[in-house]
Amino acid sequence: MIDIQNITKVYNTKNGELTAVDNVSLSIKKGEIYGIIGYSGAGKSTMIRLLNGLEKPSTGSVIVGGQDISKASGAKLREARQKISMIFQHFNLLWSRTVEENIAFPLEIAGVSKTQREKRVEELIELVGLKGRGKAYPSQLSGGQKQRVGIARALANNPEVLLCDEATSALDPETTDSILELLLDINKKIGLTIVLITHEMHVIRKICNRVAVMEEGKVVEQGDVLQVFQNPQAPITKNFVSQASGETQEMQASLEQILANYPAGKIAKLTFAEATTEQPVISQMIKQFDVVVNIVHGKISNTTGGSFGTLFIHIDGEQHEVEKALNFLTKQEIQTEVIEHA
Ligand SMILES: Nc1ncnc2c1ncn2[C@@H]1O[C@H](COP(=O)(O)OP(=O)(O)OP(=O)(O)O)[C@@H](O)[C@H]1O
Repeated sequence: MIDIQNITKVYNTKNGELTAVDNVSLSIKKGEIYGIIGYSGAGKSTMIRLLNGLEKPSTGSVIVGGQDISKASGAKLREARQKISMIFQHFNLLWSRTVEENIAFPLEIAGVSKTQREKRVEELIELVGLKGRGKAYPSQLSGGQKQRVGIARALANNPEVLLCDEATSALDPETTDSILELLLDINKKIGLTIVLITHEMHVIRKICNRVAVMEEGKVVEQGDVLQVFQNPQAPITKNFVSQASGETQEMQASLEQILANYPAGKIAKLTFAEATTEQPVISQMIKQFDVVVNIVHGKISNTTGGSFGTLFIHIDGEQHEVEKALNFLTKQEIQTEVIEHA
């Protein structure tokens, strides 16, 4: 559906040239939810502007539904951009128009008749769960409801691709989840391709099928979300994954406590794939090897591609027994990483 081939975007600034996007290639399939994650300044917004044709790449091409957006201009660009729609962090609604009138706006521009518009607006209000709120003004809506209007408006002209620019960053965690569920639901119902940019790994875990991690304009890692969560490679991806698993603060406290109580042994991080989360591997390990095990922190997380578990354990015993025990885990297809020697 979307083919990004070797795009680079260089801006001329007063301090010289700045490469915002650096030789990025991505292929996004029809009907998938693709996430691009990175910290501030990584180049995500530039990527999204390149995708909707608002910016031209310095080199490379952006092909959406067979049309090269990066080379098109005038009527051809307008035609190509009709396939693409967008939602924003701050919703960008028209404050003097009601919910219905906001949603009808792109239909008016496209010259759709009044009767057709009314019918379509009603369908969209139903789809995004805003029944009964059609006559309200944006100022009378909650943040989540405003984003629902944004989504309905974005879908009015039946786009093939929806770009989401930090669409949940202004929302509280519960509302974020309800908007993500709505996007997932729409993706399933109408097979819409969704590309989202975010700085929150939670958003990626909840709804994306695949993810690209950006740092300093480059894609440093990409792949299936489950695979990236289970086995992150780049240091920045490891940071994002541990944030999303809530490891950092909760775990540090338990870790310090264990280290104070048991000054010997090792702390290991175990990552279980879906198939192994239900097997009693830890009790098997304790039975087979002369080791003592304490659970430090554990969690099972779900992604659209399946679930995985992470477990931090403190393991103590004779060095060769500990090594044999950790080897045993590896043989059960559990990724085992010693993170701290007590
Ligand atoms: N129009 C522009 N002119 C000059 N430099 C720009 C322009 N747009 C972006 N940049 C620079 O390109 C780099 C990437 O910015 P970009 O906004 O794409 O990152 P981002 O990951 O979206 O970050 P944020 O979430 O803070 O917007 C930054 O160093 C930024 O200052």
